[in-house]
Amino acid sequence: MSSSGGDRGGPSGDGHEELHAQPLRPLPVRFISPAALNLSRVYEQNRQRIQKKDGPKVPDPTTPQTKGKPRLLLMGQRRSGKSSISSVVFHKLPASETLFLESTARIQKDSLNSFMEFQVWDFPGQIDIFENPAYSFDMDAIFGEIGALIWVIDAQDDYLEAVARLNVTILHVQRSYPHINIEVFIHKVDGLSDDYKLDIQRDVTIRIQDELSDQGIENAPVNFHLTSIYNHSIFEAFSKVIQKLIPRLGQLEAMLTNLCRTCRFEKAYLFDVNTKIYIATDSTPEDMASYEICSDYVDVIIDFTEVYGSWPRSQEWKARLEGEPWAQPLGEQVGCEWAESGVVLADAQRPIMLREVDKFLALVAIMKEGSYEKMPQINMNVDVVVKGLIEFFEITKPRGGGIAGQGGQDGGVVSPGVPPAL
Ligand SMILES: Nc1nc2c(ncn2[C@@H]2O[C@H](COP(=O)(O)OP(=O)(O)OP(=O)(O)O)[C@@H](O)[C@H]2O)c(=O)[nH]1
Repeated sequence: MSSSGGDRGGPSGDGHEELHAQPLRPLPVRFISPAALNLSRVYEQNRQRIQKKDGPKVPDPTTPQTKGKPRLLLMGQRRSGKSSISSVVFHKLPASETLFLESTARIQKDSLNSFMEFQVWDFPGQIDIFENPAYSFDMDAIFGEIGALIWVIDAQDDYLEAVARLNVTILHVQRSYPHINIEVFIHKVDGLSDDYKLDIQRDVTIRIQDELSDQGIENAPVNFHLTSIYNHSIFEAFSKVIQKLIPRLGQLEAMLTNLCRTCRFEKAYLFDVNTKIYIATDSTPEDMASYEICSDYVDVIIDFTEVYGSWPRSQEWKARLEGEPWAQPLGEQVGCEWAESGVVLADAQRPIMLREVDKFLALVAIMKEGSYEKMPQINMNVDVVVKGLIEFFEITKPRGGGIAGQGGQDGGVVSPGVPPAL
């Protein structure tokens, strides 16, 4: 959809008056939609507020020094499962094949080009960067970029040493880089009873918090996740980690919550299709079963697309689809020209809807029973939200480098002016 430059209803009338008072000049005018203007202003205010509160340590995400690639560091003891996690989540390696992975000898750096660019660094378990004098590491090069440190603890092994090393690491990181989120993956919990898992989590949490308060550190950003590569928990945990790197996540969530309300969806997720990480969901309580269904569905669609290719159709085939009995142009037969898919779950009678947002993102929602009859309205609402999402990422795209994700707007009202270029 293209926008017309004449519709310029800015938030105040000032712009209009000035514009009319000026003699006409043949300057090139770049149309910025009111929503885009608003978002840029909100983003700038927010950035200034954070900077005032936290002082110079908070980097301006639009300046080139962050290079637009937040970094996730995977650290932990040898054989705790770091390379397996990275291979399963980011390279689609089947979990059972991680048995054959060799021990990592040097830092593995992976650059991932997804809805936002980020890097994953896999540290060899045998190297302790804080305690091993044989190696000298440039700490700024490792921890300088905003991101998350993921510490992997093998829950099936004796974890006391791992917790001790984690404590040393947190103390170092907290002193020099207090904004880095520390995410503790209590890993390999497959095969452990629910009670035992929670016992381990409680024990690890207490050991870390005690040590931190002994050292006078309160409210450190340390979070705990129970994970395994043999189920969806590792994707769920990574989703939470990545979501913290999206500064205006609340706006995305608001869009999805509005969509669920207007379309009576049970749950909606915005998925990164390559990794099956969800980068936002609506505000209803977490539901692992819904996430699993939607994530499996994304898998099916991706596999299907990989086997059968995507949209270009031959003229002949197109003519057949547009002929009798439908007798309608293809564009009018489908809700979205890029990609869409729907399925009804036979047991629960709940349709699932998938709509491509761009080549990285897909909107997946679980609808309520009977929603299938209201598909035209649902499609319209989904269209609006998809355009809003595209606009969100368009506006928040790093300018000259920086972390994407600033901006935001209400899910219901989205201004036009976003070319569906993706
Ligand atoms: N049961 C179970 N085993 C796992 C899980 N994740 C990884 N493993 C196994 O743990 C072993 C070690 O995994 P790696 O990924 O090589 O461990 P690492 O931390 O990268 O080890 P280093 O490279 O030596 O630092 C492999 O045999 C994996 O199959 C899990 O979630 N559950």
